[in-house]
Amino acid sequence: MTRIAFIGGGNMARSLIGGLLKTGISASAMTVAEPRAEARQELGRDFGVACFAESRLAAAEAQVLVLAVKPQIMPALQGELRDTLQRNRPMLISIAAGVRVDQLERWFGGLLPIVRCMPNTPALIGAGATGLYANARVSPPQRAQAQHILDAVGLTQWINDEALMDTVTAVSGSGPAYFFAVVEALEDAAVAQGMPRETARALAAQTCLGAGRMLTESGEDPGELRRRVTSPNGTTQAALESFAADGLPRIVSRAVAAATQRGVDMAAALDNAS
Ligand SMILES: NC(=O)C1=CN([C@@H]2O[C@H](COP(=O)(O)OP(=O)(O)OC[C@H]3O[C@@H](n4cnc5c(N)ncnc54)[C@H](O)[C@@H]3O)[C@@H](O)[C@H]2O)C=CC1
Ligand SMILES: O=C(O)[C@@H]1CCC=N1
Repeated sequence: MTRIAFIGGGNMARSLIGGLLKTGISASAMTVAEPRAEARQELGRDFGVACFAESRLAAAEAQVLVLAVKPQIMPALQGELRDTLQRNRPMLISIAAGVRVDQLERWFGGLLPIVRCMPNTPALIGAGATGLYANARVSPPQRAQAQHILDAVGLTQWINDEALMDTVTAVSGSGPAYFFAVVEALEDAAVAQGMPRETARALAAQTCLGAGRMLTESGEDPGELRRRVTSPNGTTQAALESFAADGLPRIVSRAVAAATQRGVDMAAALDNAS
C-alpha cells in the first residue's frame, strides 16, 4: 500500500483527500501535517485520517509527500523534513503556485523525484483541472501514481515545458475566479435592469454551468458553439459586437499575462528570501 502524507491540511489538501477516499484509497494510507489544532480535528472527523502537528511525524512512513502549504511557507519545510527525506526518498508532489522544480530540488534535495502541479478549487467538487510537470527522477510508475492522485479530483494534463506551468496557473489555477467575476458582472447587469438578484444569480450561474457542460461534453469547438447561439443580427450578435468593441480578447490576454508574471515573481521572491 502506498502511503501518502499531506504537508498542509487546508482547502486543497482536503479536496485531494476527499477525492482519494472516493477512489477507494483507505484513510489509513493517508496522514496529514497541519499546525492548526482545529483543522486537525476537522480532518480527523471528516475523513478519518491521522493528523500530526509536526511534518516529520506525518511524513515518517510515506512514499509520496503532497506539499500543500502556501508558497511562502515552502522553504521553511526543509528543516522539518530533511531527515525523513534523506531516509525514505519519497516522491514530492508540490501544488504551490509559482514554486519551481529547481527551487524544490534546492530546498529538499536534487535526487528526489518531484512533480510540480497546479490544481484548482473545483477540485473540491471533483471537477478540478490540473497541469502536472515531472522532473527527470520521476519513474513511469511514480508518474502514474501522481496522475492517479490528481485524477481523483478531476481532469489532468501533463505539461512538458515547466515554463508553461505559470500559464497553467494563469489559465486554470486562477481561472475559476474569472468565471465567478463574469457571473458577478452578469448578475449586476441584470439587477441594474430591474431583475431581482436571486433570479439574476440563478440564471447567470446556470448559464455558466450549461456553457461549461456543452464545452466539455459535446466535443465541439467553442467558436462553433458560440456561432450556434448567435442569430444573424440577433441579440447575441449585439452583445458580442459590444465585447469586441471593448477589446475582450485583449482584456483576457492581459489578465492571463499578469497572472503568469505574478507566478514568476512569486518564485523569484522566494529565491531572494531563501
Ligand atoms: N486556492 C487555490 O485556488 C489554489 C491553491 N493552490 C496552492 O495550494 C497550496 C495550498 O493552498 P490552500 O489549500 O488554498 O491554502 P490553505 O491556507 O487552505 O492551506 C494551507 C495549510 O497549510 C498549513 N500550514 C502552514 N504552515 C505549515 C507547516 N509548516 N507545515 C504543515 N502545514 C502548514 C496551514 O495551517 C493551512 O491549513 C498553495 O501553495 C496554493 O498556491 C493551487 C491551486 C489552486
Ligand atoms: O491566487 C493564487 O495565487 C492561487 C494559485 C491559483 C489559484 N489561487
